Amino acid sequence: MALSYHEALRLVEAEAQRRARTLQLNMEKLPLNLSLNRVTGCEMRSPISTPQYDTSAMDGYAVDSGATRDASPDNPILFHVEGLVAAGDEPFQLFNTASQSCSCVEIMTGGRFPTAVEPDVVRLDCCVKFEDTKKVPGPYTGDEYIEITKPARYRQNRRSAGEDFQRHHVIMPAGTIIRPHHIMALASVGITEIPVLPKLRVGLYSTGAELLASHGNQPVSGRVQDANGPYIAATLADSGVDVEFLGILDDDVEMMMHTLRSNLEKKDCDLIISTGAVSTGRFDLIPSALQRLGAHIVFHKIGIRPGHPVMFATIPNISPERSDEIPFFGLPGNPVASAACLRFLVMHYLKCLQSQLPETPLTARMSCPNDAKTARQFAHKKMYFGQGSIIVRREAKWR
Ligand SMILES: Nc1nc2c(c(=O)[nH]1)N[C@H]1C(S)=C(S)[C@@H](COP(=O)(O)OP(=O)(O)OC[C@H]3O[C@@H](n4cnc5c(N)ncnc54)[C@H](O)[C@@H]3O)O[C@H]1N2
Ligand code: MOO
Repeated sequence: MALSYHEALRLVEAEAQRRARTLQLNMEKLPLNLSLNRVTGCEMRSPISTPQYDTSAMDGYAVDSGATRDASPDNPILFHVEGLVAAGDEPFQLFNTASQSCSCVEIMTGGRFPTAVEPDVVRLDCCVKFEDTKKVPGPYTGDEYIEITKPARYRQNRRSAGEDFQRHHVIMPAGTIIRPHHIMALASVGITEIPVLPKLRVGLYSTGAELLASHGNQPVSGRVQDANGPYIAATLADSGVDVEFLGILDDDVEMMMHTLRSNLEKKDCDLIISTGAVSTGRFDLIPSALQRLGAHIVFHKIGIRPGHPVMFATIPNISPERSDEIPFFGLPGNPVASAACLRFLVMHYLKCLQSQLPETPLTARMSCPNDAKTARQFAHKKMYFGQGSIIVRREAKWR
């Protein structure tokens, strides 16, 4: 009986874990602006709390919300403007004033909330935005007053210190692919350099004399456009991997061996992927070519659909520069089978290699009985919520 999907995953993980340590040892530090799409080599924690102080979320006036409790258009409450705070200003301290009206401070978005130094001075807990206030002339020239005609909520428009990140909080776990939103978070806490894992290099082949190279070829009768090469290259590049498309291998075992060997000598790849030529047909020559290169076949053919003929192997070191074996995934040629194997085997291997957390599976109910017998099925499904659980409906078979 064919190896189960779970057994295959365990073998893939074991191989990845063997290599993960070497990757960790070769970690490098990069400036933040060069770290996009790289993978964090260690956990990133915030060195500060941010915002560092309570700040205003609006342009307006810092007031005591309690003083506005009875405000209405018929009962406007008058506030004396004691000062102005802009973002980045030193702390503004409010002193007791002899004014008959309430005190407030004009405050800009991002400005630090004023503090009261004396215990009996009123605390300005919230911000009323400009649009909800009206400037009014005061009894003395040069003095500024505003009126408020609506009660303000306690702490409205006030961002608390540490609301974004608290000191020592984890911003990103080890093994995270650095995306633009991570760069914003790291920059906001003043991190300028980030330890990253070395970029993984993947060599990619398509196979089959029927294939047309993907760039600039017009359709030719009987020939097939290479769909797998561009798809796999794009998917891997999107997850931060350096992919080199090494060409289309012809249906000839000698040629395959020769091309694989010469590229293995020249290229320093962390992984080789091929698509096609792994099933049982006359021209499915990847298994023979690998065997003749002295590869160790970890598995070939597993209990999944699509993707059943997939192969995983390690090829002995050929380049004098390297001492280790090179892992090899032989994905099936059917485009959807190759995409499923990329998603559910190769990506799992790469995640494990880069110490990334595995995906958390969701448990869902099928809207109609599953026709899977012994093989795990990857099917095109639509997912929706109903009756307290996630329900999936099969949309189409892969093929
Ligand atoms: N007697 C058996 N026949 C087949 C079996 C089997 O167990 N016994 N398995 C089937 C399954 S499952 C799959 S999946 C396919 C995969 O076979 P191969 O990996 O050997 O793929 P090829 O024969 O080379 O190609 C299959 C199909 O896909 C097209 N192809 C290949 N590469 C590309 C590409 N880069 N871009 C677009 N299309 C591609 C190719 O032209 C063929 O049409 O085998 C079944 N057979
Ligand atoms: O792996 Mo295949 O034909 O089940 O797509």
